[in-house]
Amino acid sequence: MEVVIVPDSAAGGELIAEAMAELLRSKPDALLGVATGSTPLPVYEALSAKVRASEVDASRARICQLDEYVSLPYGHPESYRSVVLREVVEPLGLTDASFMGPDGTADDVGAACLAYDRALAEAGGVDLQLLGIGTDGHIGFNEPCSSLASRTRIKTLTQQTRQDNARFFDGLDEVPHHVITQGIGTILEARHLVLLATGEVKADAVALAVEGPLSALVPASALQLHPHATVVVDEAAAAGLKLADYFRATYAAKPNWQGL
Ligand SMILES: N[C@@H]1[C@@H](O)[C@H](O)[C@@H](COP(=O)(O)O)O[C@@H]1O
Repeated sequence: MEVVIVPDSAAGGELIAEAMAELLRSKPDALLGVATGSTPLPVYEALSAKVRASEVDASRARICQLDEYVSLPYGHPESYRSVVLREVVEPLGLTDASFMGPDGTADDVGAACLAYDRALAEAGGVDLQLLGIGTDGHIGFNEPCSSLASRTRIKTLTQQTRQDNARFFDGLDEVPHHVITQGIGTILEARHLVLLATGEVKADAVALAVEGPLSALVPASALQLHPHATVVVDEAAAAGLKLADYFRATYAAKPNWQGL
């Protein structure tokens, strides 16, 4: 695992957007896995800016979703399908033909989960999966004690996650209890995992994920199992890292050709 400490969220966004652009330059139809929440927005803004400036051609990029609420009506503005279309797909100049996600409105949610896991594999697998981290250490919507081998499936949100996400809805009661999420085993199949965490509210979760034991109690610690995992944190989110100086020195000495 590589840990990169950046001054602020804009720098993190630029760094990851450039890694995505570099990937698209060598593989124009790369499958980019994207996350929702506030944290990744600087990544999407920086990548869209690169497309507008013709620094990268994203016209053949494919975008896939990490997770989804169950039971929100189709087209609900806070369904993750709507969020990803609004924040990623449209700003990149793509249409929903370039987009794939699980069906949170399906009558048979179990079948929708299996279908999405299969669709990801049939699409050739995710090339780069961007992740955020929940304050309880979740990735996607894999809440604490999710199996480290889990596949895409239905999960029940913790009260903490529902409270954290209530700001996107008209109050806590509106936040669904159930979600579909790529499993931890599914996420680990992506070729490159990039987790972005910013702000002091994420410092404890980041420290446990990066330096704590591998544990289902901290789902993000599963990144320790991945051969190419990059954790990008701002100074505030890095505050709990014992090895922060080592991470800084390592990144400062990194050859340019290596990329993220
Ligand atoms: N399912 C999403 C996660 O993928 C995201 O990482 C998390 C953190 O969101 P934020 O970046 O807004 O803190 O929120 C939700 O729970």
